[in-house]
Amino acid sequence: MAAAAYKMISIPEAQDVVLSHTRPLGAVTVGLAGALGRVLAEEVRAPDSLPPFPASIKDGYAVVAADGAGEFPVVGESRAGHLDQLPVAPGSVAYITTGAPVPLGADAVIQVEDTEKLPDGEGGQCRVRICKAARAGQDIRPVGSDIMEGDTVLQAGERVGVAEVGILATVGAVSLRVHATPRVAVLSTGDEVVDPATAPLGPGQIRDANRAMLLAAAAKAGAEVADMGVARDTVGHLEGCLAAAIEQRVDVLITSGGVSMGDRDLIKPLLAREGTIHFGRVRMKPGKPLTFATLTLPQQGGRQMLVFGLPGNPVSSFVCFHLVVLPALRKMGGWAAPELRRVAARLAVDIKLDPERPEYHRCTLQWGPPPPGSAPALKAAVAEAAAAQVGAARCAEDPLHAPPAAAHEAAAHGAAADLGAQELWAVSTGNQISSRLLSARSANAVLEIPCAAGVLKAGSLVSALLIDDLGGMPVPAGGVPVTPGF
Ligand SMILES: Nc1nc2c(c(=O)[nH]1)N[C@H]1C(S)=C(S)[C@@H](COP(=O)(O)OP(=O)(O)OC[C@H]3O[C@@H](n4cnc5c(N)ncnc54)[C@H](O)[C@@H]3O)O[C@H]1N2
Ligand code: MOO
Repeated sequence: MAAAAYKMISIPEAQDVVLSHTRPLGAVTVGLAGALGRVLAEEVRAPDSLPPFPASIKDGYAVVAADGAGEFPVVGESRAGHLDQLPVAPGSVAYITTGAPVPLGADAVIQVEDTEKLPDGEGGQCRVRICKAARAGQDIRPVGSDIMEGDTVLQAGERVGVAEVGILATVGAVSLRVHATPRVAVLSTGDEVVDPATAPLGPGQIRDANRAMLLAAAAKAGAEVADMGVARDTVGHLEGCLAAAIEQRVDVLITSGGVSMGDRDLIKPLLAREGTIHFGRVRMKPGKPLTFATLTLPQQGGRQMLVFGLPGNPVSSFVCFHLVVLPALRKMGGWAAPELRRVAARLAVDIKLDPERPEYHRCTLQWGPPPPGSAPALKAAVAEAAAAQVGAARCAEDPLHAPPAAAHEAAAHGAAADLGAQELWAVSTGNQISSRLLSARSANAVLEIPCAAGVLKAGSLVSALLIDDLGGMPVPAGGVPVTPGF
């Protein structure tokens, strides 16, 4: 089929098609040190309770609550890691440290700050004054108060993060069943494409940006990666590269380049011969010629391999990877909800719309007051809105200090009405041409910009798909906590 003959589908359709052909991989066993980032294939239960014994919350004295305040002999001590056999009888106390088992007989702990050491009594007997009466159970963690024996502490399908590693260690789960990670091969194509180490460049040559970038993206997604090099624009060489990827038994092959309309764009015909192309054109900017195929491999027991033919323009490859390949890798790795996450953000500047394709505009999301370089009218609108909010808060606290009427008016109509003093702002990465990889630099999201004529104004609320975590976003000048009273 000629490339143009592929029906142009929407990006949500393309994502659905890909996920419908993607299956979670089977379970493998890993040790605790290999668990981070993996998805559990079985639930994890606690074999014992935490604390396993009634434990002290404070450094102080284990007491019998009914004894109340007074002077007492210190008959023993219980230190973390050492179980004292001595019971505490009424009329006596035991020294205790944080986390130590509360001795038999004691039913409360008095923190050391509420006691006073007394001179030793007869025979060198330690003595202490308990200055405050205790309530039974005071400053004691009962058995199982954090985790009860038999509790399910993690469910199948949960992703193991840093806290989960700690939880697994807590319950002694040192060997775990998790979903296997996908094996992903990356192949660049194009006679002009040369190794990044090439210098100086020969006539017509460009350095291969896509292979290193896509290997990094797949590795960041937790995949095991295989570098397949660069294929020349010949049917024979491309067939050889495809065969090599199959030989390596990868789950996914990602190619870049050679999917458009040129007479040397050979990827689509190759995939049509070797497997089934599910789509070959998507209504998106960038990434229109994005291609997805599945290959059924009788020589490998009939297993299926997914092939993503990404467009050669580096930004197109970058965007297509995140929108379509990443959710598939996540699903293979066991994610129950593999889609990119969406948040709402305000445009810091006007964005020109594309009348032919919806655009995935790269941006850096950042929280705070309007960022430097944002449209000047926005700053005024935000200041007005903030003044109105402060006024309204004062008014609620104290009706005598009503907000100025002007600020009320500004907040009641116009753009200022729904703006906060601090917002999640979408800062464009500049010229969005699909050859300019600098438009992906520091991008933590892509904005969903509708296909239409004209301009989307600064201050508009837009949806943004997260392609990176927000923990590394720029630190705003003048950003302060927004929790009242914090
Ligand atoms: N007649 C038409 N031409 C084009 C159309 C179209 O609809 N009709 N679509 C355009 C769009 S949109 C895109 S995107 C590109 C995609 O083309 P290909 O996937 O065939 O990619 P190439 O032609 O091989 O390369 C495009 C561009 O990217 C550079 N490139 C390729 N590989 C790499 C790499 N590994 N590292 C860095 N740069 C790479 C290559 O040199 C080209 O400049 O097609 C349009 N054409
Ligand atoms: O869709 Mo292409 O990816 O615009 O450059």
